[in-house]
Amino acid sequence: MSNPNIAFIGAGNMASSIIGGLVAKGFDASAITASDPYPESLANLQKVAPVNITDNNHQAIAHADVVVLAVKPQVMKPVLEELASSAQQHKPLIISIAAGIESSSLDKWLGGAMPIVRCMPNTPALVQSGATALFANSKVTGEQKTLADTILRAVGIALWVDQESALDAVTAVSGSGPAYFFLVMEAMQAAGEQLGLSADVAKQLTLQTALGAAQMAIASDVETDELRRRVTSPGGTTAEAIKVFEDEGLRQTFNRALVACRDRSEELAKIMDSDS
Ligand SMILES: NC(=O)C1=CN([C@@H]2O[C@H](COP(=O)(O)OP(=O)(O)OC[C@H]3O[C@@H](n4cnc5c(N)ncnc54)[C@H](OP(=O)(O)O)[C@@H]3O)[C@@H](O)[C@H]2O)C=CC1
Ligand SMILES: O=C(O)[C@@H]1CCC=N1
Repeated sequence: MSNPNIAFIGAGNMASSIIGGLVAKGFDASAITASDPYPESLANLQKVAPVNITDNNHQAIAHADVVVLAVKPQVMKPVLEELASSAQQHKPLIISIAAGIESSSLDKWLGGAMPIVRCMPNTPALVQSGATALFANSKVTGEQKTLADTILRAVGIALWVDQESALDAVTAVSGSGPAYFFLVMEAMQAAGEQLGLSADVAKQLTLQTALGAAQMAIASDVETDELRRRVTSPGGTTAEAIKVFEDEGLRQTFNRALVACRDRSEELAKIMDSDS
């Protein structure tokens, strides 16, 4: 499908990130419609890209080849039950980006037998540096799979998983992952300021270092532990910092944090399912 009509239900942070990335990549903004009950969200989205906007979800999906579900998990059920009649009329490809909610629940709320791709993107989609993992249910055709792949690949890398349950772990690594790196950046900037750097200098050095490390890790043919060793001169400065991180249990902290995140994703699925 060369020029698909894409409808976004929910015009919040993630919809803005994906739409911003798509349009920057050359997708036609006039083929994108976003629906949200709140005028402020729609106005903010239009600052990102001149897409069609509406407060009517039925109108948004009427001519859509693809419907991206970008509302919070907690409101997904009523939103889909209300949309089911329209969705059943032409059965567009449904792409859900919601954390936790299983494709079987989405299908049930939409009236059944819908082609559904469930995926987990992340906010760097806004700058075409997103990371998305996708899972397709049995109703998704090869052409629809390619379409979903094309949409998410326009805003970063896209990887398919065979087991839907893997998306809970994906959420823990990459869906929520940008927040972990932002937290590290916040902490490094603050520590740099504590050491006497100006806020501006601490920020610029922190962000460029994060970018450089990520680009180097992506470009390199050696693993990150080896790249770390190459920074860490024996008896030098880095070793002192790494020792503090290791002694204070940074790895265990990351393990606990990602398990908590994965568990919450699983829990959301159960809450939503028991609700249905
Ligand atoms: N933020 C992230 O980094 C990521 C989020 N996700 C998933 O993306 C989804 C959206 O998250 P995010 O963008 O952060 O959330 P937001 O709250 O920013 O966006 C959701 C939008 O949907 C709107 N909305 C509420 N009710 C309806 C309705 N009935 N019809 C249409 N729109 C409605 C909300 O309005 P209002 O706010 O006024 O209620 C809001 O503008 C979630 O399911 C989340 O799990 C996935 C990956 C990463
Ligand atoms: O925090 C959340 O629930 C969403 C899902 C992944 C990132 N943000």
